[in-house]
Amino acid sequence: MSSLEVSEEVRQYLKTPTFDNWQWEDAEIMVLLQVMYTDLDFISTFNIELDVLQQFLYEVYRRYNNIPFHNFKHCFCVTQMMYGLIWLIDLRSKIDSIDLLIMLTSAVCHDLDHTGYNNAYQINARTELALRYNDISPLENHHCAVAFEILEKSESNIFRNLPTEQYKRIREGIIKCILATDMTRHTEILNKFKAILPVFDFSNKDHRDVLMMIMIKVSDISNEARPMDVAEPWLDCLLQEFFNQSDMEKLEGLPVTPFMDRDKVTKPSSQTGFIRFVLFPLFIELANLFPCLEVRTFLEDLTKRVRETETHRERERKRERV
Ligand SMILES: Nc1nc2c(ncn2[C@@H]2O[C@@H]3COP(=O)(O)O[C@H]3[C@H]2O)c(=O)[nH]1
Ligand SMILES: [Zn+2]
Repeated sequence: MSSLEVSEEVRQYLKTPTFDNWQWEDAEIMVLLQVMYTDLDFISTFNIELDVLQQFLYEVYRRYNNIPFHNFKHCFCVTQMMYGLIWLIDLRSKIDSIDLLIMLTSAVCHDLDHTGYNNAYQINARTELALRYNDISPLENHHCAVAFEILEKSESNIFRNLPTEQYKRIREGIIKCILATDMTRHTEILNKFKAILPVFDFSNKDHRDVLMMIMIKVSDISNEARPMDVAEPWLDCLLQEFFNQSDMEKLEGLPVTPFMDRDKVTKPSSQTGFIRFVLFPLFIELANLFPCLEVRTFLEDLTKRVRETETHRERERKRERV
């Protein structure tokens, strides 16, 4: 399939947050990513050659690992949610294309070469990454460095036709966005966003920077905001990766991360707190800036999802008591 063969119907569907990733092979996903760059007019605006974009996407594909959750399909889902949100909130009318290019490319690159073991593991196990980055967001620093390794090669550098000043701005933006996906910075970033919300100004760079960080964070953890049949398999993938890590931690005598422990975690217990206290508050604040998110499915569906998981959790508790 080439991007020219993607029908108008699929192009429109790709712009919606209900898109089902499970229906597409990796080769097709690469084409869909290409469609996103085309339909946001990046190809013409930034003079990106098609073969360079294809090479870039292929290098990205190669550098995602075959692991249960943080794989190429996750990269696609995060990018597709970012793309869907951009259309839903009509961000094209509010900020420059260069910021949109930063946001989409950050999403594409945000988990490059993820090993399936989180920062806590990296630090406790004193891995090469923890040593290299002095325990400071080892994974996110690595994802970002791999992204710029790919962009260093002229044949996969989608920014190669841009003036140095623009390249610098894009590099600064991508680094900010990818480093913002470290969940240990969640409260810091959310509080920053809450503080500027009452006076939010799209022409203020600092404000836009925080918005871009919030958008990549929302996209990164948005599986549960998708239709149930899309979200469910993702939870299985996530728990599989979590359990692999906690098994390894037990084997190596390292501290076991409680929310990853197969002896302690169940699907409902894992989701209730996460949706209510992490995902929902993030969406609420974004909807404060873009009220269309409230009426358009997201918050309603999420509220339903919280209730469902809490009912499951309650049943589980009752069973535990008897
Ligand atoms: N419990 C739970 N955690 C999630 C879900 N989606 C994302 N996360 C967590 O949010 C984190 C975001 O950053 P990471 O990719 O490091 O790891 C991710 C998971 O730990 C989800 O649906 N449920
Ligand atoms: Zn991610």
